[in-house]
Amino acid sequence: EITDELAEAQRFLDNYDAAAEAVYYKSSINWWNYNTNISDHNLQIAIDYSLEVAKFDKNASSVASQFNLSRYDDRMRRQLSYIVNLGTSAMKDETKLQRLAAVSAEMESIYSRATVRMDDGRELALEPGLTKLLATSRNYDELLEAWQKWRDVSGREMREKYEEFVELSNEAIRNNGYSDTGAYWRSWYETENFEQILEGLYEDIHPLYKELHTYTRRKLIEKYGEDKFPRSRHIPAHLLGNMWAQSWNNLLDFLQPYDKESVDVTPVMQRLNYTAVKMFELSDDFFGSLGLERMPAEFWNHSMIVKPNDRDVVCHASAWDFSNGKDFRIKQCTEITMDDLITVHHEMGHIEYYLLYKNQPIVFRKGANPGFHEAVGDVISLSVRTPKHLREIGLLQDITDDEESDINFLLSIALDRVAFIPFGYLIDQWRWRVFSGEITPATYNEKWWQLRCRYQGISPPVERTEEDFDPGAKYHIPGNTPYIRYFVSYILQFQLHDAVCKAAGHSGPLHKCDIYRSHEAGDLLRDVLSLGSSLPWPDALEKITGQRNMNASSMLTYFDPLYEWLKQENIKAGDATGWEDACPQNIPPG
Ligand SMILES: O=C(CCC(O)(O)[C@H](Cc1ccccc1)NC(=O)c1ccccc1)N[C@@H](Cc1ccccc1)C(=O)O
Ligand SMILES: [Zn+2]
Repeated sequence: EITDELAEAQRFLDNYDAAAEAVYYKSSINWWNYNTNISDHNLQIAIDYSLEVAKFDKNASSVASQFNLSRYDDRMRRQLSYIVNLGTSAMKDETKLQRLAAVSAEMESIYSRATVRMDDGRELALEPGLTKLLATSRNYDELLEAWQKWRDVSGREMREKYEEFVELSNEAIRNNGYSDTGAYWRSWYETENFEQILEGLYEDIHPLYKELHTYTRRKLIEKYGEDKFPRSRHIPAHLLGNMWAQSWNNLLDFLQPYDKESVDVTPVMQRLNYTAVKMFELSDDFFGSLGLERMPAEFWNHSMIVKPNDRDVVCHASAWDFSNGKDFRIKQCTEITMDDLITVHHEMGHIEYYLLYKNQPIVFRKGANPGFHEAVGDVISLSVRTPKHLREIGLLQDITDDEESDINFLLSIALDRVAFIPFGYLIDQWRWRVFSGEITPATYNEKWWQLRCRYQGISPPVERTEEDFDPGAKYHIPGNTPYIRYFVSYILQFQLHDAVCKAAGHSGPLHKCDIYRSHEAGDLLRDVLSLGSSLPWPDALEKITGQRNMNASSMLTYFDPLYEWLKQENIKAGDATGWEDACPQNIPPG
């Protein structure tokens, strides 16, 4: 009797996989067409079909929930429980489900199509115009104009839609028994005291971040003048080389302490007439050198790797799995910069993960946890960015191997990996509290800046009010993409880097490791990434690193020489670290 039921459950799962592949293939094609050609026509097709997907999910969920899970092995139980768990497809009212999809798409469209008209007449989109301006301008007022106008044309335009979105998302999710959308998102980590663990990791990195913040603030004061900086010792948010101050590596030209060849190879890439295809081929070659999967023909034929000039597209980069085990694509408005070379590796890491778990049952074709998916490409770029590797691929000439070059290099990595930590932490602190109702629309912006001032030590360069909706100026809010995954990834990637470097037989400081051409490293990655989400993530992490929990020690060891150097520099300059929790009351004169 049990064997019959087991056989019946297995038949259900096999049929489910075949049917789901077809439904999800069609759905992803629809959304791909909309993202690569934003039009009402493409939107309507995608939204209409999303109702079919919800029906399919609901039906599968009700059938799957009839099996008595206690009788099956872990793998079957896990597969069935994923099918039962619906997400927003659980929305009972079809009109509301349609509205949820529409309001999400409308916010993403506002963000993706927004352009800023500068006082001098330039009309700039976020990519490439405003991104390049924030990265390269050293003019306080020009930076402020771009920073403020971007928020006017993006976040400000979508505030009401976001309020409606929160209500609809919570209504749908509550049908699965979750208290709110944030609780559902956190459930993916299957970790009891998840929020406490995250707070602990943030505390572990905070001392290092404070030293980097102090050093950077001092250099910025030298450049822009003391009078531009608030007495609360925050850094004005528009001066960090990035629209959201989430990574500061575009300041390397004047933050780099020792006069050596810069590891920001953007100028060299441009001088060598690099193309987007060349950047993707570099990354594909690196994965191949590890014995991992090369990109299939469909990838090269169907990806969109440069911004088209004849239609509106969602430029924010993403990697797509069309659920048929063959079609995988990247959509990226690639510019010839080092920032984008890093993003290419990040996106290719997603595709590599897709390729490695493509034969898993469809519900297991996910990261061990969402942070794993974000970490794969970044682990590779930790090797690619070493001076040793950059010279090997012809992007760096004469590297000297000495203490000063080490500090220059570690600073370049810290400016996006360490600077990012408080940003990666605070986005979902805000969003979880919005979903739970603790933060109401009346205080959306005030609470946002409280978190930005407290955790990042940055402050708004101009007055902010509740007319503004600054969270909406960052893709992942209108794009409804969870963000704690990047914080988790930034901790995990150093644990993974540590493990693959050991497998590659690396000896010496971790920051000098380049796993290029190591099949041992590749085999370790293949063994674990091909599991997808079929095992709980501590099992996956243990297979690679021997540890079952996230910890910051690999990251702190990696940056230790820089931490000591920054502390000395800040003491020598007599510069106290830290800033006031609260945002400055008075904004310095612009
Ligand atoms: O957003 C991204 C890269 C885009 C992505 O690859 O993470 C993309 C975001 C996305 C877009 C649309 C729908 C859902 C998510 N994620 C993926 O393409 C993806 C996500 C999960 C599994 C497989 C692919 N990076 C973050 C953080 C970051 C990471 C690494 C370097 C710099 C910055 C950011 O830019 O703030
Ligand atoms: Zn990603």
